[in-house]
Amino acid sequence: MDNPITLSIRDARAGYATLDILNGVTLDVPQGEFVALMGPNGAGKSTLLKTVFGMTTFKGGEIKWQGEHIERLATREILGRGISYVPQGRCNFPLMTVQENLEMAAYTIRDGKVKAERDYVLELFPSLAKRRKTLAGNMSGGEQQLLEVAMAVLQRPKLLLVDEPSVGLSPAAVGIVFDELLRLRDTGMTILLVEQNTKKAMEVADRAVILRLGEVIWDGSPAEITHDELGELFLTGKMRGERELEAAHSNSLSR
Ligand SMILES: Nc1ncnc2c1ncn2[C@@H]1O[C@H](COP(=O)(O)OP(=O)(O)OP(=O)(O)O)[C@@H](O)[C@H]1O
Repeated sequence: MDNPITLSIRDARAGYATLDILNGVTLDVPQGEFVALMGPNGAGKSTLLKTVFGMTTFKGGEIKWQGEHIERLATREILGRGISYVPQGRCNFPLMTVQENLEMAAYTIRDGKVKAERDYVLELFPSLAKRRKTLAGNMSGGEQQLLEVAMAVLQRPKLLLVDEPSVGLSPAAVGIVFDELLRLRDTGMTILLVEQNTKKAMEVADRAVILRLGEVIWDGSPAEITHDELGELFLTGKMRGERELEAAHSNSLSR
């Protein structure tokens, strides 16, 4: 049986103050699915993650999480319902150790449980446990990215929003970070990932969703689309066959 829909976005419109970026996004995400959001620069991918996490100006439509409307909730309330977010770019405390960073990430958790939750995450990420006393800023980009994922996972989310984890990482580090994301998916976590590294995203994701100009223009299994077709879709918003049909149609009209 298919997994139930856990995140349901209907005709979502959102942006920044008076600026409209999402122009009616509709997307259903079943529980436990690993979805890669892709598309050209400025398509609104990061804005979609931020909108789910309550960080943009919501302008219309609806977002339901486990059946409950969350589109007008504050970020801390969304976090409290089991959604966690790893922003794009470095977002740790570079002059603090790995374990101190994890304790900072536990700021919403009551004092008595901070150490237990920190240790739970260190157990989940043994490579970080080995470096628990290292200053975050002294670690490699890949290790820092893993730390940032771990900081979000400390909230024990059911849905993890991850924005461009591969930026600036070596291919080997990208592989490690994505393996960890797959491992989290295998524990039942739902993952919504924004990724420019389309090759890698297509390798790991269960489903690819392509955004362009604030709208979903393609939604399907990565196996249904080649890398070349994906690039064309990014640029033109249309699949090769559709463009050829359109060209044939306009040629026949001009004859
Ligand atoms: N805080 C903000 N205030 C105003 N405009 C913003 C803000 N953040 C993003 N934008 C604008 O929103 C549009 C969409 O940006 P977004 O980051 O969602 O795109 P993206 O698809 O993730 O692109 P990229 O792959 O380049 O990160 C861009 O035109 C961007 O300049």
